[in-house]
Amino acid sequence: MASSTYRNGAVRNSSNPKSSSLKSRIPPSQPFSGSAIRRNSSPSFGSAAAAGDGGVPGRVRVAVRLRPQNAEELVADADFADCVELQPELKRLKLRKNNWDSDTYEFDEVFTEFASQKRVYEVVAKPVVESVLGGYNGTVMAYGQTGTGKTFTLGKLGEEDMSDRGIMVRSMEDILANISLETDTVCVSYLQLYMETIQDLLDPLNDNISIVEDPKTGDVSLPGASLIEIKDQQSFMELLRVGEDHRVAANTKLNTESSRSHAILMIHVKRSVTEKEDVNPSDNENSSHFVKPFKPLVRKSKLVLVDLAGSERVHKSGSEGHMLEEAKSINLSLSALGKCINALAENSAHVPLRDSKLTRVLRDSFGGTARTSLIVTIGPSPRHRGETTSTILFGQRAMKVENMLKIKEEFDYKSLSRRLEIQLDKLIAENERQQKAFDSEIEKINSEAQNRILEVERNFADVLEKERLKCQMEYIESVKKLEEKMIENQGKHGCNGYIHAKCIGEGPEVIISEDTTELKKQLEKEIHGRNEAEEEVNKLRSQLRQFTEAGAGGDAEILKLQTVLENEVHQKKKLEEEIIILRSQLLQLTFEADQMRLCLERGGFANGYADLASPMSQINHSQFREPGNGKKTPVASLFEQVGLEKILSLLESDDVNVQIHAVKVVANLAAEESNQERIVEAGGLDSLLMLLRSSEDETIRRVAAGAIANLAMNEANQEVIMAQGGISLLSMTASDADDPQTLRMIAGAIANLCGNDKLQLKLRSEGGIRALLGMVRCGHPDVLSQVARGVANFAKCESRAFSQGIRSGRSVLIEDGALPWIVQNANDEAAPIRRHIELALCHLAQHEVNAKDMIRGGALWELVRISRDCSREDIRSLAHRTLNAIPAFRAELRRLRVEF
Ligand SMILES: Nc1ncnc2c1ncn2[C@@H]1O[C@H](COP(=O)(O)OP(=O)(O)OP(=O)(O)O)[C@@H](O)[C@H]1O
Repeated sequence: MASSTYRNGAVRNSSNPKSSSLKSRIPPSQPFSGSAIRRNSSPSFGSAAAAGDGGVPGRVRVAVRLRPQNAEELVADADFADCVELQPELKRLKLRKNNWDSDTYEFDEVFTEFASQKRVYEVVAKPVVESVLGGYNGTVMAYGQTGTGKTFTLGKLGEEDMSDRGIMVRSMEDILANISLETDTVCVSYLQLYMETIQDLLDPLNDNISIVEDPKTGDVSLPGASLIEIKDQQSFMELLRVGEDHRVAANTKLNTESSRSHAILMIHVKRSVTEKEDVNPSDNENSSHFVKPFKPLVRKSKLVLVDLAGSERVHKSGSEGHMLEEAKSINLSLSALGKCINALAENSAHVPLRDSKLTRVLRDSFGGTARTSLIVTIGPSPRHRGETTSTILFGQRAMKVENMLKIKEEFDYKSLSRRLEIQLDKLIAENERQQKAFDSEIEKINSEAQNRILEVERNFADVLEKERLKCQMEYIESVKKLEEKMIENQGKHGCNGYIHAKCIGEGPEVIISEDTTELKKQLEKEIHGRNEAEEEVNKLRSQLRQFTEAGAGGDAEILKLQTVLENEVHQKKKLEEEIIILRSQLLQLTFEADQMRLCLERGGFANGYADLASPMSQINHSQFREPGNGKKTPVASLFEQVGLEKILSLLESDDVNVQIHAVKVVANLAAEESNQERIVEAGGLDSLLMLLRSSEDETIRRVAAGAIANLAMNEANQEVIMAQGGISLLSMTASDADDPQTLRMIAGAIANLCGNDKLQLKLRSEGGIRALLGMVRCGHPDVLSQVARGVANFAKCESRAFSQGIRSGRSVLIEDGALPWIVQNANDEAAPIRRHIELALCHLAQHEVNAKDMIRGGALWELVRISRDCSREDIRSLAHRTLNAIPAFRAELRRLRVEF
């Protein structure tokens, strides 16, 4: 039997050209296998495909599958030849009309009764699954008469025999194998369309699910249906089982388990795609490392697997009553589907999509944007030739339907936000990790710094303690030695007292200079020790700075270190004070040694610093400045080594011992003419006056007065002393003091002031003269000597003022009652007293105005004596001249018949 074949259509039997007819003309088919989809050029953001523009043409692919004869057919049809003959290699199917006539149809694929489930899946469904994974919608649908194997082909679970697994099971297997569950999702809805009602097979109570169509894109969705996310095949199988249990089935004449509903499995696949942007390398360098350049896209696609209800004729199914209604409803929906396919196949302007819910749900699958495969199932029995023919014609028409495949791609905001969240989480975690590491590093540095500080504190305390003990020991040692030497010298040379020493012979000078050398050595040692302590303090300071800069220590540590430093500074100060004390002792000893040396040279006696207050002192201060051997005096060395300010500052020390030593040093310094003004300028006078005013220590007051007396040797200083209330203070002290040496110093100071012409009136008005004269109550020759000196100085200045006509009237001394004491002591056996008084009398006598009082007070006789007996020639002649010059004296001497 020859026949001519038309590709993609029916083939006319050549033996009977009349009966042959052109059954269909469809565009050239593409094989089922292999990718039939040419991807558009990469869709851009806001995909044109999603907006309904563009797309890839794709015809509906149709395969036919022949079910093997079942048991009943084996018996019933045993004598009849099958109504179909398959030519799978030609993808053709011959449908016998009778014994001599047949129609031949060509399909995209023809499966014999021996075709395996695997092959059917791979040829019919796999390409659709692949395009769903690529972002396109896809539909696989089974159409055919009841009992021809639609459910077997699509929904068989294959639990007993894995090879029986149908398209639904295998599709999910492929999908799960090709997606990433981290970035992609798969969700499933399982529904049945029964009697124009959509029921959720996963939630049967939900049986009135509405269909929503997007007017723009034509996309169909069933938002009321359960949407279950699938993570693994097992849970999917469970869902299929649940759905199968709920599917309406009935025992019909043709199939004991006939599905009475259209089953629709919707698999929604959402895949994240990263579209890399063209990155400018220079931009890349600057771009933040937090967000890499990418365009997050999400592809949403849907695989619809439809197991249609059987398409048999109502009477054949043997339906009655409710089942009849069922059959009618099934036929209604299937005929509506057929009409739509016809309209689409003929490119009709109107496609009656809205005639049934089935066509509304499947509107996307035929003539829409999905890739669609249809498998038509047929049985071999000649008894159902009519249904088989109808099924084959349905398939042939479906082959003419052209779809326009469109990718469903959207900008993935969710994915972007998820990515950013993940990135943020990572950054936060990284930040926390770094913070932890930083904190532990800080903690480590802190504890190291703490340990170091403790160590340094310990070391420094040790050094200080050692240094202090060393100084103490050396000091005690040196004092002991000196005392021993002094006692030894006193014993050798018969010297008495602490200060007074009368030494004869050679020897002492040698001993003293040895002592001095030793003391100097000690002093150098002290200085060295102090320098080392200072270096240590500086080292500590720089360490502290380093720790502070490195942020190593917290505030508490810094405070602690500061306290340590303050303590150290305090210790250092104390050490320095001790050094100054040692120096002052050395100075005193040197001074005393010098005096002793002078004494030895002159065979006289020496006084300590106190003598410096008196300009009449026998000590020549220039000897201190120039020892004669070219070396500097101890005083000069002290100045250079310690500094005047430092010495003066010790006058205000809280420690009385320090004050005592300091005031002695200042008194000695003040004995030198060159220092006197400097001391006052540096504020030394203020401190001395303060000590004199407020110190409760007699030694301090006495030495301070001595120092003031020394300073008062300088004319400029005399005015400053007066301006600072020094006269009143000295006067007050004079009236309160009992100690002869203190009185001696004060008398010396006032005596110095008495020698200043400008201070005459002030001295008197501020009680200076009265205080001076009051001190005679003490009776100590040293005090009397200073009083006499003051009186002589005052009388001399007064006499000058009278001569210059600046003053007139009686002498203040006479007015203040000094004359009796002057007359009484004019012939004192102590030479210094006698000489000062003799001078004072001469000055007073030079003015007529005083003569009367002097004659009355007995001063005339003293003058006569002086003019005759005074050992000093200059005073003797002065007295003589004065007696001759003053008429009152001459007259009185004449009256008394005294020969003169
Ligand atoms: N290719 C096949 N190989 C072996 N057995 C098959 C095949 N196709 C169908 N059968 C068997 O035929 C019977 C009917 O098949 P199935 O229920 O799948 O038909 P159907 O088209 O879904 O019927 P209905 O429309 O009534 O639901 C089942 O027992 C099934 O196992």
